[in-house]
Amino acid sequence: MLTINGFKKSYNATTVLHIDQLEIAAGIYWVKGENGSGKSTFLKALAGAIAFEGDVLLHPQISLKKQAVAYRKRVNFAEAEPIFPDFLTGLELIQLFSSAKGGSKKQQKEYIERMNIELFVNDPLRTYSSGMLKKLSLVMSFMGNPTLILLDEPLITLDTDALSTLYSWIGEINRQQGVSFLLSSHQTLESEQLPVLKEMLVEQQTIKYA
Ligand SMILES: Nc1ncnc2c1ncn2[C@@H]1O[C@H](COP(=O)(O)OP(=O)(O)OP(=O)(O)O)[C@@H](O)[C@H]1O
Repeated sequence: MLTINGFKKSYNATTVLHIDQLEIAAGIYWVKGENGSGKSTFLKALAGAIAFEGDVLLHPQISLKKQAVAYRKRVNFAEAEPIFPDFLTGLELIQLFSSAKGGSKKQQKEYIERMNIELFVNDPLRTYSSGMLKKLSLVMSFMGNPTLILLDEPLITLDTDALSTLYSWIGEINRQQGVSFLLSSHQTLESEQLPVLKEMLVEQQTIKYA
């Protein structure tokens, strides 16, 4: 599903991650690692949100560097602690993302209802709690027709109902549409709810299969 070639990410001349070559087959992956090991850096780089050396290819041949728009249309990302313009409403932001990702009004409505955010989706983001922002960013990360969804710490601040909704979304679109996931989490991911969960470990400035 993804090929990583000659990947290197440094901050101020300090290398945080170095991956010569890595093939990631389609599936659902739990990206583990200690605080500061580089999980967010890895997900942000794969999302095309930060610069890095090397390239990433989404199969069959979509290069993050050379076909950035096509790549980003197929790779969705929800940050650990999203920061959005606080004067927009949740719905305005969902519509913006959905249109960039090629989503439909029907899809927006379905995800808004299932995550149970109708009550506040028309309010400005400055009034949102961290859990409300998390729900909104998760809804946005499912918009369009992605091949891969990157979720950085998706479980933090979610209430029990939202957690169970998120697990069913991941299972459903993986089974029905073959969408892959890379999930970073310090909390235990429920492997009964995600039966095909595989593990990757970020340590010593690189990534390996656990
Ligand atoms: N913008 C930045 N500028 C400088 N250093 C950074 C920056 N972002 C991250 N780092 C450094 O890169 C390393 C990896 O950080 P990263 O946030 O990717 O770790 P993480 O595994 O996601 O950590 P956590 O589990 O605590 O969220 C850390 O040493 C961090 O200090």
